[in-house]
Amino acid sequence: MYQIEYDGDHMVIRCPRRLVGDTSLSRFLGDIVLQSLMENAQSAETASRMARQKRLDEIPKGIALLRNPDFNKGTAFTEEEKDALGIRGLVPPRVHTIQEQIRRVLENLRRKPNNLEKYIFLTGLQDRNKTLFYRVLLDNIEELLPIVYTPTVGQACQEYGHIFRRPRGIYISPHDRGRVVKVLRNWPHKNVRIIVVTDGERILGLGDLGADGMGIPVGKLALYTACAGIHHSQSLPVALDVGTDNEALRDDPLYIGVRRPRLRGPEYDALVEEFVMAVQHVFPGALIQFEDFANRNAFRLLQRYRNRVCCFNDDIQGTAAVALAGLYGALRLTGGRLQDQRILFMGAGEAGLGAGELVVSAMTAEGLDPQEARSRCWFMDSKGLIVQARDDLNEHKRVFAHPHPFVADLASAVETLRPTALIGVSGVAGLFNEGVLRTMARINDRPIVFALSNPTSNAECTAREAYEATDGRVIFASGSPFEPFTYKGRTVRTGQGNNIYIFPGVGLGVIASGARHVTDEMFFVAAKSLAQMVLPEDLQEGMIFPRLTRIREVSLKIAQAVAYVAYRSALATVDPPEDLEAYIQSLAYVPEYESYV
Ligand SMILES: O=C([O-])CC(=O)C(=O)O
Ligand SMILES: [Mg+2]
Repeated sequence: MYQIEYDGDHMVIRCPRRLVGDTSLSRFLGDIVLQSLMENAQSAETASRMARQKRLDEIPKGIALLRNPDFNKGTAFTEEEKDALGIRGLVPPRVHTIQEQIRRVLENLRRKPNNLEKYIFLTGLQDRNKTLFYRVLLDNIEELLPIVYTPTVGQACQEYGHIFRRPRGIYISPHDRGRVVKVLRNWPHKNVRIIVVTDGERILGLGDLGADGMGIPVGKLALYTACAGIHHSQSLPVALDVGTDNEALRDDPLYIGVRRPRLRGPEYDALVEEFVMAVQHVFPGALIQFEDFANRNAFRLLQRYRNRVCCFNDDIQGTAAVALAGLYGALRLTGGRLQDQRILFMGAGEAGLGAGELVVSAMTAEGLDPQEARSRCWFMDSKGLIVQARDDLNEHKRVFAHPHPFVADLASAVETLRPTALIGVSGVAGLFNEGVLRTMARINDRPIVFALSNPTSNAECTAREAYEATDGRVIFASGSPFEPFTYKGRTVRTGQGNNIYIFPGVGLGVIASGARHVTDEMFFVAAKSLAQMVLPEDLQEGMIFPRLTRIREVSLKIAQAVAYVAYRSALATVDPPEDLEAYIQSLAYVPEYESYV
């Protein structure tokens, strides 16, 4: 229909007379011209000028610009921009730098009386000006992570309907059966590369929060952008609202979800299937991160989809990688070998069993026989020690059932098994009581104790409790952060063993390589990379994870390792770049204002 001739100076477009002046085709034509220029232009400069012009054409003008959080700069528009974009007079005369704006944000934020108010304030900022939101988050990650993420995000989910302002992400409910593709197409951004989806049944350790669980995908994706530089337009939070069995929530007049008991069985599976397939259709190849599903669905869905589409389960695989990295970090302190550890997991759900499997792979990679490796990992669930004699075990637990007399309580289990590491993934606060911790300290020079359950209110013990009961000899990490505290006259900071260290980098590596699937090996290399990044001076202080201020560096390193696995395993769909590190670095979005003129 079109003919394009280009001699390096002039371009001639030939098209049928009837199309001349057809404005609906102008954008399409613009793309063709641009592509043709890219292909033919001796002058790459012309092409880049046109690409930029095209981008500038997309910027809304006037008041619409100020109301669009993707483009808004608040008080930071330059004089030139004010004229060019029709906003002169609509913003105050003074032009602020982003640094000055950050100062205003922090001043406001720190005035808020509690963390939930801070969360609401930051959400408002995200609704107004994304560049500023991500800049503030990235530059103040240690201060702000506990607000946008665990523990405050947990409280925000518990009160989601009550603090609701603007909708975010996509909600899919049973009413949408048969039209999920259509629903996904309503999303304004077309280049989605990462989707975090929850059905809200196990939000952190807080249980069934139904559609109010949306806060989790929203929070995780904010971290993808802050911590790995994945552009916010490439991410999509999804809540599969299949109802809730939380009656109090259903009765809450401000609840935002469908007021019905949870969909189960084949109908539930069919909705998930339709969603997963719709993603392949609307956002082909996008990575799906399953988040905070209950055990009964988490393992099944992972099994069903892991070899069919590009997906992973963060609670099974992400948390596993961070637990393994924590063990490697601890062993850098004690000098021991992984294969010589005896690990007792308190809790046999997604996080525990996922970590157990990954630890077994890691021990096997060190040369141990898989059966031997399994025998080093012990599990307790709410009924007691997982042993062969029990007849109430599912297949995931059964592989860790060892021939041993049954033990009902944790204190006796620690006494009998004499673990070198105790890992809390139970979701139950206080299980690591003083007696348990003292026993760990009696049988180990440097007991390894991880209280990984989230949020803070669900942690198996606090950092201070772990230090006090072990004469400060413990190597400790927790899923949610603890404030630094003073112990025997020195300030103690402890590490946060949270999948925040893992999923952003894994996601970036998968996107960079265009990996078709996400493999366990990717989590294994992620764990190893993470552990290697802990600085000796941090280790000496007892911090077995890198400082969060280095999270971008950490995520890029993990992304590189993950992409490398994708290339080596023939899973990549993007041509291998000459310099993988530089290529991945070049993908990372940096929250800075772009000039609009
Ligand atoms: O969100 C977090 O802090 C870690 C996590 O995945 C969970 O606890 O479910
Ligand atoms: Mg989770």
